[in-house]
Amino acid sequence: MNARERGGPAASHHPGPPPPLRIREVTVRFAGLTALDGVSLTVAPGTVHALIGPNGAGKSTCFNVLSGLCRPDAGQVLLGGTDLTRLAPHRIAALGLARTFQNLVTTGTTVADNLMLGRHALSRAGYAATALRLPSALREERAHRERARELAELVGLGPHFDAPVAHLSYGDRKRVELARALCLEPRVLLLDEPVAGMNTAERARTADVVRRVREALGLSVLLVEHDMALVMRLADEVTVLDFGRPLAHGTPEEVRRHPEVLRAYLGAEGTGEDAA
Ligand SMILES: Nc1ncnc2c1ncn2[C@@H]1O[C@H](COP(=O)(O)OP(=O)(O)OP(=O)(O)O)[C@@H](O)[C@H]1O
Repeated sequence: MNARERGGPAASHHPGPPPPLRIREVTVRFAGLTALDGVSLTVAPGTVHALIGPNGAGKSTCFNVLSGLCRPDAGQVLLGGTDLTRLAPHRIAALGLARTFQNLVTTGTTVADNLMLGRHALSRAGYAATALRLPSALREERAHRERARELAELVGLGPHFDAPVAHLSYGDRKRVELARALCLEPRVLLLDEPVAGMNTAERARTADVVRRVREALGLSVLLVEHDMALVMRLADEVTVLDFGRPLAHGTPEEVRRHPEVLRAYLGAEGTGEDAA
C-alpha cells in the first residue's frame, strides 16, 4: 500500500518526468501597447530555461499568462497535451505549474504555516472532516506536514521550520516562497527574479538551492532573472525578449554572443554581469 492509498499524499503528486511546457504564438495587448507579440518558447522536460530581456520586455506578462493571471489575446499555453490557456490560476497550479513572485508574499506566521498553505491545495479531506479533526483528516494533515518539512529541508530551511517568518533573513524568506511553491508538487516551476534584492552570498546559495531542487524533484524551471551571471550558471537554454518579441534563443553561450542581444544590451557585452 502506498502513501496515497493510506490516505496521505504521495511523495510527488505527479509521478514521472515533467511534460514539456509550450508557449505558442502568445500575444497580449494592453490598450494599444503590445506587451507580448507572438512569443513562442518551449521549456524542455527537466531543464532550466531562462527568460531575459530589458525592463518592459514582457517577462512578467509572460509569467502572468502562464499562471492564469492574464488572458492572452492570441496563442496557447500547453503543458504536455493539456491546454492551460483559459484556466483559472488554481487549476493551472493543480495541473503542475507553480510560481513564485518578484515581491515577497509570505504571511506573518511560521515557516510551517506558510508551507501548509501550499499543501492545502492538495488536501483531500473535506472541510467537515478537518474541522471535526477526524482520524483520516489528522492522518492526512500529518503526512502533508511531513512532506512540507522534507521540502523545507531541501531548500535549507529545515532548522527554521517552526520559526516565525518575520525572524528570518531576507534570503530565507525568499526561500520560504520557493518551498511554498514546491509544496504544490509542481512539474514546472516558474521563478520570478529569485535573487532580486539578495547579496552575493545569498545569490550563490539560492543558485545552489535551485540546482538541488531541480535534481532532487526532477522538475523543469522557467526562470526570469536580471542577474546574468546567475542565468549563465543555471540555465540550459535562454530566450531573450525585447519589446515583447523574441530576440534570440539558444544556450547561454550562444545568446551571450548573439549580435542582436549585444545590440539590445549595448554597454554590457562581454561582462556577462547584470545585463538584463
Ligand atoms: N496591466 C498592465 N496594463 C498596461 N500595461 C502593462 C500592464 N502590465 C504590463 N504592461 C506593460 O507591458 C509591457 C511589458 O511589461 P512587463 O512587466 O511584462 O515587462 P518585464 O519584462 O517584466 O519588465 P521588468 O523587467 O521591469 O519587470 C510594459 O511596457 C508594461 O508597461
